[in-house]
Parts: sequence; C-alpha cells; structure tokens
Amino acid sequence: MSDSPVIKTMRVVPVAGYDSMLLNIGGAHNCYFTRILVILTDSAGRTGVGESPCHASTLALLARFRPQIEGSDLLRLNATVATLFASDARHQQTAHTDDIHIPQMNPEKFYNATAAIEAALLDLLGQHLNLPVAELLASGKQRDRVPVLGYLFYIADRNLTSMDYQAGHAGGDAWLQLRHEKAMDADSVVRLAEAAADRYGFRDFKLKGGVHHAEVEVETVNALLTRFPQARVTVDPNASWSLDEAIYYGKQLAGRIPYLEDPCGAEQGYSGRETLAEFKRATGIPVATNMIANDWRQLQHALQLNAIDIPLADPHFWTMRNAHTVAQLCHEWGLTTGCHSNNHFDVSLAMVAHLGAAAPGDRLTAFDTHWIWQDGQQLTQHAPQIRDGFLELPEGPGLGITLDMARVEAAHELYHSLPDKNRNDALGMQFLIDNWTFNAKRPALLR
Ligand SMILES: O=C([O-])C(=O)C[C@H](O)[C@@H](O)C(=O)[O-]
Ligand SMILES: [Mg+2]
Repeated sequence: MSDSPVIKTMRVVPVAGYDSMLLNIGGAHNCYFTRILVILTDSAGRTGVGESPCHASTLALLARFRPQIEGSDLLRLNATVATLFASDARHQQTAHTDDIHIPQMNPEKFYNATAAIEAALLDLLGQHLNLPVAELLASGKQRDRVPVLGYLFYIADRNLTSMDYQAGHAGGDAWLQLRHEKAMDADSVVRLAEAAADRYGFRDFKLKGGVHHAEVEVETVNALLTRFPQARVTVDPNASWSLDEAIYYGKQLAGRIPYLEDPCGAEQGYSGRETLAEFKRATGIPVATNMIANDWRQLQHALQLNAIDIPLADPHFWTMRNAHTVAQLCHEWGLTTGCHSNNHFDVSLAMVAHLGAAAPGDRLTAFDTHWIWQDGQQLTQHAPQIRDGFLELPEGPGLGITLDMARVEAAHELYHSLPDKNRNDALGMQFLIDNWTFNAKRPALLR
C-alpha cells in the first residue's frame, strides 16, 4: 500500500510506579505496580503508544509479535490485528501437540499484549488522519468527557511493613496525603471519599470490597450514602460473598445502590454466571462484572443466563475496538456500558477516555479508573484530567497524548530495579497476617 505509513520500530518498555497499600481479595497492593508501554514509530516520523498490565508472559508475547508489527502498513491495521488473533487461534489448535517451540498462550495475557499494540496503532492512525481515536471507533465521538467514579479502597497501615510504600505530603491537597494513610473503617473511607470528591468532583463511588466481613463493607457503603446522599455508591467484593450472603446483604442495599459488582461467584458446583443470575432474580439489583464475562464466549453465556446488566469491558482485556463493540451491544440490547480498571499510567487513562467518548447511547455507568491513586506519576507531557467527576477527552489527533521520555526512562529504570516484577498482592498481606494465602471465597482479612 504505497501511500500508507509503515511501522518502523516497536519498542516494548516495562515501567513501574508507586502505589498505596490498597486491600482487595488478592491481598495488599505492592508498593510498586508495573505496566507495559508499546511504543511504535512510523515512516512519517510519528510515535504511537499503548499501555497494558505487565507480566513476564505478556512481555514474551510482545517480543514474539514484534516481527508481525514492524514493516506492516499502518492503513492495514485491521489485517495486522487480525493476524495477531489468528496466531492465537492457530495456537489453540496445536496446543495439544508436543511442539515445545510454541510458548503457552494465556488468553488474558494475549489480550493484554494485543490491546497495547492495537492502541498504539490506533494512536498512529488517528495522527495520520488528523482525527481523535474516538472518531475511529465505530460509533465515532459521542461526547467530550466521560463520567468516572471515585474508586475507594480500605488502606492497610504501611508502617507495619518493611516495604517502600511512599508517604503523602502534609499541608497540601488532602487527597494526596490521605491516599497513603491507613483507612480501615467506614469513617476513614468517608474521609478519603471527601478528599477525592474535593479534588475530582466525583458523584459516583465504588468501594473495593472482599476485605472485611460483608457486614462491615455494607456499613461503609451506608456511611458513604449518608455523607453523600445524592451520590451513586456501590461495592465490589470480587465474588467473595456466598450467594446467600450476597442476597442477604443485597436486600439491605436494594433501592439505594445503582448496582452491585460481582457480589458472588462459583460455589457448590454452580458457576459464577449461574449464582449471579440467581442473585439478580432474588434481589432485583443490577449486576456489573469484570469476572465472568471477559470474552465473547463468556459474555454469551452470561447474557443467556440473564446474569448481568453491566459488562465492565476493559480495553486492556478486550482491546479498544472489541470493548467498543461490547458498548455497542449494550446500547442495542438494553444493557449498561461500563469499564473495569487496574492500576495504570496516563496512557491507559487516555485509552479509557477515547473508549468512553465513543460509547453509543446514554446508558453509561461511571467508568472505573485507579488513576487517582497514581495521579502525579504521569508518563505523558499532559495527562488527561478528571474534573467535576468527568474524565476529559484529551485534545489533538490520535490518543491526544505525548510521552515524556525522561519520565518513561525513569519508570523503566524503576521497573528494572524491582525484585518482584509481576503483581503479587500476597507479599504485603503477609505483614498483616502470617503466612497469608489467597482464598477466592474469603475476604482478605478473614483468616
Ligand atoms: O473491579 C475489579 O474487580 C478490580 O478492579 C480488580 C482489581 O484487581 C482490584 O481488585 C485491585 O486492583 O485491587
Ligand atoms: Mg470488579
């Protein structure tokens, strides 16, 4: 294709940043989190970027995909991404052979790798066409800002560990201080919410549950609702509640929360999709999930069972274009569009902004973002902003961001200095509870 820019180089840069001691069913967030940047350059001299969660297997996959990307025509983006998917399908068929040269293809890591490449290609294509990425997704740009929620966590006392958790800066913005301090009960989570609302204008909050007994987490939701009577507040226990518990506590919250996220999961021979369907029938509470509808086949089963209302299609799990297709299905089929998040840098924030900006219809629940915990650690020259409870679409073509290479190289150095590069929330947790290990059916503190 003679008039298409050609992808010249693909650089894969693992990066690290700092995090607070945030609790979830998996344990405590490490003092560091890691991500991957995929940085593409093209023959027109432009740079495109995408971000994904970091894992050694994802890095291995990206190294394997590099020859398929370098030398490809930018305008053949569809074919290039389809080739990556085809390599996945081929592997599925040959996985049973003894061909030890094909590394095991983990579907989640495959999507993470493909998502980062696709985002970087879209960034380049948008720059080439002088259009924002939101205009390249099938519905085109629908809005300039996307509602986002204040993602609240219980925070453990970092002083109980010998890990490198950062301290906040006293005397400045309350959020930048409190996000590093212990917050283990309803009152302190309400204070966190107040500080987040002051800084970002949130009207929606989600409490990360799966930490205390369900009763304590419901108490925290109630405290948030009392303090913010106009706000939409929910809790995500990551399926740690039994179906009976979910129904019991769900009935206490019914009518006051917009939805519950993964209140229960697989148990006693029933799948998570089945227990969520029963939960919905028993309580009438809409269900959001990022646990049981993360690919087309899972989504199909979840919808056939009428188990969910809000598939939280994370562009890092689906790719941006597939997540947008999920948003289209939500629009056409009477579901609600939402988006899951993990810790991330501001490249991911821009990806989420463009996805939300292109989601059709007005049944959109406030998108998740962990960015408020990372705010101040941007890798771009101007990070997208959250104001008045909305994530603003960055201006300019492509993703509308420009990497700050000095910051990227520093984050890359930090990554290389880390002893543990893959996510492992058990490490911090073992400072709180000796020999703590993960149990998918028990909140983290109940051992
Ligand atoms: O909505 C969710 O389930 C998440 O955000 C999963 C994450 O792993 C969350 O639990 C976290 O980052 O601690
Ligand atoms: Mg969740």
